[in-house]
Amino acid sequence: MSDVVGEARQRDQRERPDFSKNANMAATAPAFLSVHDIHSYYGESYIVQGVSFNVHEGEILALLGRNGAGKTSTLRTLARLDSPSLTYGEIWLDHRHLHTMSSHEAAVAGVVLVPEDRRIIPGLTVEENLQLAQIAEPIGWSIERLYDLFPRLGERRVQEGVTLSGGEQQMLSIARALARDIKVLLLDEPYEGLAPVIVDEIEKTLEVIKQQGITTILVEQNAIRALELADRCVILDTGKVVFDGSAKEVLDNKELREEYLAV
Ligand SMILES: Nc1ncnc2c1ncn2[C@@H]1O[C@H](COP(=O)(O)OP(=O)(O)OP(=O)(O)O)[C@@H](O)[C@H]1O
Repeated sequence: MSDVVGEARQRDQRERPDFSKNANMAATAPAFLSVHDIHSYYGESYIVQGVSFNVHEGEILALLGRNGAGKTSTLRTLARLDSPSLTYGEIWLDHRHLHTMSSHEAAVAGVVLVPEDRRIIPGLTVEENLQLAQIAEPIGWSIERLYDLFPRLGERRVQEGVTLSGGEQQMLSIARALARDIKVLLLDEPYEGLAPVIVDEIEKTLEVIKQQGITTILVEQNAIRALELADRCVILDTGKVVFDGSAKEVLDNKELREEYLAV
């Protein structure tokens, strides 16, 4: 396996595009979440091939790239899910080794993934979904505070979670994550299939979450909306970082956007 990693790293050095030069600088800066040279694979294929970036406390990082660039795989690696397997590299969360943790330990340490399919639990009301999330300690926001953040959920507290609209289910998924004491929120395509007005509401809540010092890594196909919200942006291409810099820089760089984001 180490030969495969070695070859992947050599390829990395040969093929790394110019836009990635900022990534090397970022890797040495002190940060809250520090991802260094991670390699993860499914079966025989390395999908995440030497990804490094840093995120600071309370920052919103847009993790962007074309279809199949490795965004979801990177989020899953950060959440310490078994698949893809992390074989090389380090992930530090506030001076702790995240790369040696299980997904359960990572969640207890405060790194929680809200997956694209939202995973609302059938047969449970909105409130029961939130109560269930609070069984897993350490407990985060109170349920009343979550209803303040998402008034639509408060109005539907006795409704079965799976009967909510797509946007409301997305809000419930985010609320469930906050019901735990989280430090890093990993969001996989939260705007998928939602009306712009609902995306507006979710963005407002992400601003409130940011003000509480929670770090968000946002994977999103709607690159422009993600960039308008984010402080910083990392762009992946074939499992490698090709840009690491400010979100504004990407909004201002049409050539970069067209090449790697097709917008
Ligand atoms: N469970 C799996 N087994 C094997 N290959 C996988 C698995 N999941 C993803 N892949 C492959 O890994 C590559 C990266 O997938 P990933 O979902 O991380 O990309 P992405 O950037 O999130 O793409 P998208 O924007 O389309 O969701 C793709 O080529 C995909 O086919």
